[in-house]
Amino acid sequence: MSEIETKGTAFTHIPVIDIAPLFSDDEAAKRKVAAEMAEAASNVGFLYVKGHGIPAEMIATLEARAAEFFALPLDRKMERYIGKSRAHRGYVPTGEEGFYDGADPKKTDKKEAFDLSVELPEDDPDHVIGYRMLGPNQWPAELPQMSRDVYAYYEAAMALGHTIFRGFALALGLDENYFEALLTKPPSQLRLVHYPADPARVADWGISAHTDYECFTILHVTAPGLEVMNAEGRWIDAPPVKDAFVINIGDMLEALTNGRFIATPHRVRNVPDERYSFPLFCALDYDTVIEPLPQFTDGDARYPSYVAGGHLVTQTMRTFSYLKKLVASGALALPESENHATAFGRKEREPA
Ligand SMILES: O=C(O)CCC(=O)C(=O)O
Ligand SMILES: [Fe+2]
Repeated sequence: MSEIETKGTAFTHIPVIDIAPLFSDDEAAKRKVAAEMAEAASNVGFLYVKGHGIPAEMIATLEARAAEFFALPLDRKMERYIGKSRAHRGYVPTGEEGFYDGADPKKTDKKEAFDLSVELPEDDPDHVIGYRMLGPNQWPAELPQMSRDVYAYYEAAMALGHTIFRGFALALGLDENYFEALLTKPPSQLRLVHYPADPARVADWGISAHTDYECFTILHVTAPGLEVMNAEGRWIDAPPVKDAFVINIGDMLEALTNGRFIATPHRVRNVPDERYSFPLFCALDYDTVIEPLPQFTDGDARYPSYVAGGHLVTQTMRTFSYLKKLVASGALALPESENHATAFGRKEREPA
């Protein structure tokens, strides 16, 4: 998650956009929605989307499955500890993730999580060559309904992600299907996040200020607490809106658009009540080179180029203690990322 900067405009609210036309063949209606998305992505970096087609029951079931999992005793959850996975999947206990050493409970984000992504077998070639983030999930065997229902949500939300990618492509004046070729096996992660009740408010934050790494995030939250920074550096509330997802722009889309779309810093207040959130971080394929597209640079590319998957791994290695330990012990080298940019570059990358 990148350094905190203020960008965009001094917005005071986050727009709500009905994206139902994106599922239709009505080109004029699609372009109207895309124009609204462009304005929100450029000025706010956050929007709510309605008309997304994911049934409320599916979301209620997702919440129920997360609650069942987090209610397990800690030792059972730790059987699926993320540090046991070579694909960064599984249970993330409180204190595992952060920019600090985790020793000060006030500075430790008050959250636990369960991370999953596209289900791949052990012999998937990308897993075998060591692409962290691609591989099998670590589902708890004692909750078979969890893998079934949470993965059904993952697939539905990923399908929505394709539609939103189409909307953003139109919003940018690109071919509607521009991103499709870069979405064959993206390391897009779904997190089930649980902020336990903290009536004494021991922790300062649920999640401290950050931007998301990927193109955009599709987020469902169960309670207020999310705050979004505007260009004056003021924090604006982003409470749940009925039947809407929060969508926020991440670092990759900001870089690809040379800053036309903005990845807005956000954080979660430590609210005393229990809270759940479900971000799906929508990335592009692991080996995609992320760099400003020529049509947005005017000869002035303001972001360096990097490889999507390697960058995700590098950022993750800076924040997860199991990975920091592997790096410190010499068992894991800092990726596979930047120096492979040329080898894995996709077609649209201009030769140097
Ligand atoms: O819990 C929320 O509302 C937001 C979570 C978030 O920003 C994240 O996981 O990146
Ligand atoms: Fe976030």
